[in-house]
Amino acid sequence: MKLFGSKTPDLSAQIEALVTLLIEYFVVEPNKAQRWVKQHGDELEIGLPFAAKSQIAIIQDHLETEFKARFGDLSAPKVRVSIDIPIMHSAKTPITNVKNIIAIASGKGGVGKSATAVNLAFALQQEGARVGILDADIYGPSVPIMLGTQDENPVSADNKHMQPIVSHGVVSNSIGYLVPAENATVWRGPMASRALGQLINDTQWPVLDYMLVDMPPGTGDIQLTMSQQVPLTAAVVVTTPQDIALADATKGIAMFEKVDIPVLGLVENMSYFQCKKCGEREYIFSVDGGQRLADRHNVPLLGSLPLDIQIREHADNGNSLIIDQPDSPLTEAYLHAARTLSQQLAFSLDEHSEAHGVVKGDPIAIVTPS
Ligand SMILES: Nc1ncnc2c1ncn2[C@@H]1O[C@H](COP(=O)(O)OP(=O)(O)OP(=O)(O)O)[C@@H](O)[C@H]1O
Repeated sequence: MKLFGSKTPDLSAQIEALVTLLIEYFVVEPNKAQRWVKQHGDELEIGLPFAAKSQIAIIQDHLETEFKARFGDLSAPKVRVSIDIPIMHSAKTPITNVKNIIAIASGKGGVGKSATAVNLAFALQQEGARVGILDADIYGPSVPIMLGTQDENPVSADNKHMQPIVSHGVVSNSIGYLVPAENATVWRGPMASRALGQLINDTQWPVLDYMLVDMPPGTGDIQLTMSQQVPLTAAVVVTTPQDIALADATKGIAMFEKVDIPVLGLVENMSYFQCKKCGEREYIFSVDGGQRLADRHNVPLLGSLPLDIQIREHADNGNSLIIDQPDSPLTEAYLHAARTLSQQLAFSLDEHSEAHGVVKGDPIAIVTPS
């Protein structure tokens, strides 16, 4: 095929040129980039396999400029960039309608795992993904409070299945919607496990690109069983930067490795406190601990979030920081972490070879309770 010097450009040459630009821009394997480009009439559509809505204009602009500069005589085609998230490989049978299931875990309690899960869910949604949250923290469910939905109960149209609770377009289910908090805290392992099974399988999940699973903190038997019970695609470990938390995060990484679940990376929470008056950053829990741990385990640091009263207030009051303050630097930090996480999933795993049949349609749209 002739790429340069053609007066009448053919579409396959344009596709090849476009794939070259994508490989360079995203530093991605050629066979992946090739899959992103599809032809629609005389238009080319790039379906990005990760959530990055805020970057579409920048990507489109870059591609057009580079295309003209490098392949000018191919006359740039009309290119449309959209988000098209595929189902990535997982060892277990996926949940109906849920393309990718990502555990948000921590070795240690209280590092901000749930707040991170909820904010990442909204950030992924703002970046163009359809997102759900499964609260697997059966003994201490905090997702309903953080979503401001603690007084809601899932309805059932057929007395068998639950419809998840919807909050600003993010769906969730949690034991916190079903039983009073004090009841679940005394459950033994098998009962907690059964409750988790019901939340996973008896919920009519709509079509979701990502389900984030707020895992119970720790790395004991219960956490190990639960990480095997949910058909996880991958995991993200949340840590704070001090040594004691890093040691537990290491155990978290080891737990997922033991059950063959790929760890996409780390999120460092409470990285620093920034003085509102002078702007100086104080590294209360030590500096760069997350980065050092990430380097040691050869996984990326997906994001760093400051210790900030707004994060605490929004989480505790059940307001989404991401929706409330779309232009704040805190929101940008979560959006950045969400894009990196999503990209890491798309780049580090292969697409599911038997994905056919996972997405059955949107039951929420079909089943309306009377
Ligand atoms: N970056 C942050 N800045 C300020 N407060 C935060 C931050 N992250 C989390 N918090 C607050 O810290 C408290 C604990 O957070 P969270 O419940 O998310 O932790 P967790 O790791 O999920 O806890 P658990 O181990 O109990 O499940 C909450 O009040 C939350 O609002």
